[in-house]
Amino acid sequence: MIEFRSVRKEYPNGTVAVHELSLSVRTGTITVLVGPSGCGKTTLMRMVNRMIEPSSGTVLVGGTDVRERDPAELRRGIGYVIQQAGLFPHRTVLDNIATVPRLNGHSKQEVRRRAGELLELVGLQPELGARYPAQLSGGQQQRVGVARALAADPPVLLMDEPFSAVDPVVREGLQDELLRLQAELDKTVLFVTHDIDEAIKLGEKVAVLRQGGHLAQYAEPDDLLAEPADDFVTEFVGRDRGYRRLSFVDSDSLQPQPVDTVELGSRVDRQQRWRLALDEAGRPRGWLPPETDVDGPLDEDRLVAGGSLHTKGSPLRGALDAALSAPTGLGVVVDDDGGYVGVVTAEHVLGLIERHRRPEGLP
Ligand SMILES: Nc1ncnc2c1ncn2[C@@H]1O[C@H](COP(=O)(O)OP(=O)(O)OP(=O)(O)O)[C@@H](O)[C@H]1O
Repeated sequence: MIEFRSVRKEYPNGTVAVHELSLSVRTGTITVLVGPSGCGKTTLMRMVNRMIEPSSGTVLVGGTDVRERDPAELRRGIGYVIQQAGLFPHRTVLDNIATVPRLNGHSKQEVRRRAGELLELVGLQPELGARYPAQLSGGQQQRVGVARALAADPPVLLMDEPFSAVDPVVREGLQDELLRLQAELDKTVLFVTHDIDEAIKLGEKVAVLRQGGHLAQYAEPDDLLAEPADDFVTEFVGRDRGYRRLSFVDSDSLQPQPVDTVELGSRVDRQQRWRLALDEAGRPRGWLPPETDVDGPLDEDRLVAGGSLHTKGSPLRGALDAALSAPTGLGVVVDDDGGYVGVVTAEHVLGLIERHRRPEGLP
């Protein structure tokens, strides 16, 4: 869908921002360009919608050389989201979203209806449509930026550090939202970030660039962590890459074991072992320590907070974390509705990891 063929960009002052780079981005996937500041990510991205022209080489979108396309017409098929959302400050949220469809000649009524749908799609309440950008939080503004880029339903979306101006918690929410949207919309997304964790979370493929616009590695996130191509990539992906790789190992073979449970609100006797307390819906609420005297029905004050919960079937990293963070060393596994399934030990999880890691033929 997007292809860079031997693309090079040298600015008039002699800076080589992109050095003879070839890369193809698969249709319907999120591809991330990641690298340190100044390595040419933005330059590369802007060549797709002709905001920057290459010094040599070719950029193709949908099989056509972008130089053969009229820039304005080309950009109508390419949504563009930037840091700080870049919204028009004197237009309401709805009018911001409606800008491109209006330019494309749709009726005012139709465009407003569509803008309302898009607000909902990006997780914003309809009331926010009447506000001005300054009356929204940073995260809400970013969502509006995404809605605006999606308004003309472009097959391609360029996102240049769209989430870097918001705090880490909001940022994670926006990333999850993008993944959810992408599962629904199947756009071809080219996403720029300098944050390797963001790249690994979002990208089906990740292109690591280094200074001078060189492509250091282009791989799926799991491969990037498992086999960094050189010292630069190793350094860039960071020290705990082995641990982070667990995000890609599924936990289907994990076999949770039963543990003693007690129900909140019920009468419990004194015992010498830890028990897991569940609410009436069967969801874990914490651990009841050994030798606890409970007078009357069991309430939450008696419990020690549990560790993180591992949802059955999600990556093994969560199972290990659940075991390591639990006061009992037993990681609690829940189903999709949060209901208790069983417990796992770190040892059990590590055993599975070991099996996954070991190359064929080794004892
Ligand atoms: N208009 C310009 N004229 C001259 N040099 C430029 C111009 N735009 C960018 N550069 C230089 O080109 C190189 C690549 O810049 P670019 O913005 O593409 O990098 P980046 O990886 O997106 O960086 P950042 O993460 O800091 O945004 C940098 O050295 C930058 O200073």
